[in-house]
Amino acid sequence: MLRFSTAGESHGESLVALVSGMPAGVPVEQDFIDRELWRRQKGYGRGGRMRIEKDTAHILSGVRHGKTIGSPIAMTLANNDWKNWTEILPVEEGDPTKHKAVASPRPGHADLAGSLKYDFKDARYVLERASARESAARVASGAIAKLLLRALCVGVASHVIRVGKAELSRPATWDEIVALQAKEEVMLNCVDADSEAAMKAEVDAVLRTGDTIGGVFEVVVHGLPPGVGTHANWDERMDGLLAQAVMSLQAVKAVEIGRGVTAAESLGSTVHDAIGYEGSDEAFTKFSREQNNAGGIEGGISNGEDVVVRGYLKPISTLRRPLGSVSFETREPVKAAYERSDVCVVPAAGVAAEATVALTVARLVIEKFGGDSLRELQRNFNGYCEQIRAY
Ligand SMILES: Cc1cc2nc3c(=O)[nH]c(=O)nc-3n(C[C@H](O)[C@H](O)[C@H](O)COP(=O)(O)O)c2cc1C
Ligand SMILES: C=C(O[C@@H]1CC(C(=O)O)=C[C@@H](OP(=O)(O)O)[C@H]1O)C(=O)O
Repeated sequence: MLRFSTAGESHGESLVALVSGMPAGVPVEQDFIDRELWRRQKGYGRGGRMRIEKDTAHILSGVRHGKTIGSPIAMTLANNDWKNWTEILPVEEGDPTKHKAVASPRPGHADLAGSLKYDFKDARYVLERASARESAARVASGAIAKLLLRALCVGVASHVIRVGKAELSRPATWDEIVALQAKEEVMLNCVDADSEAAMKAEVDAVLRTGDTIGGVFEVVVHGLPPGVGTHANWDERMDGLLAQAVMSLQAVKAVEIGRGVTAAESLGSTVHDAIGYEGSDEAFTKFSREQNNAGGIEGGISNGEDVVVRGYLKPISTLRRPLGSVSFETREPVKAAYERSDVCVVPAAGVAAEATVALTVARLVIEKFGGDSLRELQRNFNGYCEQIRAY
């Protein structure tokens, strides 16, 4: 089974990523992993920390001569900011006068719930691990999953569809989404110049007032044949697994598959995707759909259309003009803690969600098609594609 886990604190020495269950023979490109990491650092509205970090994955195991060898892949990602925190977060017992306590919990962050749970008298060690710094390790892991999927001609990409009140224009086709991602400018997840301007205006407005905003990103998986995932058991359904993969990202508070949200208020005759038999020669089967409101999944099983998953982000909880809170020490009312913060992270969250979606889809692909090497997996995958074409 493909599994991944991460370790590391936001201002600790390094993040760690561990990916196991990856077949041997998958080409691993350092440049590709690092470009994914770079994409996650971008997007209008990020704070000062992103000017300190320049993420790169240091591969320690599981890859030789540019290919996976079937053993667990371990990677580290250094935190450049670590050196600035050695007195505040000492490795050994440090000078308590230099430890900067997070003395009043931030509403919306993990500070209060985590401090109560772990019996800390300040929130420093809670935020260290709750921080979305962790998502960099997911992106490094997800890059390897993307490389496996790429070898099967399955692509994963994202774009931003809402920032605050600004609804952004969306690319209509897979090729347009890919073209958007290839752009190397700062706002690499937005659609066109108009959308970029609308998004920046939203971010600038909250920057001025010391507030923050959330938004919605959409992840699309292209080229997945029908039949991945299953209705047979609740915990093997692709929609359920994708929901967890996206919801587990920091600040994501709702997940939608296809037109899931508006479907609830619509008629069945307008929601369900009528079936035809006019598929092109390049399609997996001749069965075709006029629309894709299901977001590529029916009964927990991929149906051959693009898989479309949206993540809804709440606004960032650290506010330059903080909300009311309570001092851990005195229990008196005070303002919530503020050091520095992002104000909008929707593009970055989209990139992180691409990674967790890629890991989920790669896991289900490996489960369905099996194989200890990429060659074996590709043979099984191609054999199945021939089978459903001849169905
Ligand atoms: C890429 C990214 C960057 C984030 N940056 C910040 C930040 O600078 N400040 C902040 O308060 N929260 C930030 N968050 C959100 C917090 O990590 C998150 O709200 C917190 O861990 C509590 O978890 P929850 O919102 O999922 O309940 C960020 C989230 C993401 C995805
Ligand atoms: C470090 C990253 O995001 C961080 C996520 C985060 C949080 O509370 O989630 C808080 C901020 O960190 P700091 O307190 O050091 O400014 C963000 O910069 C990153 O995305 O790599």
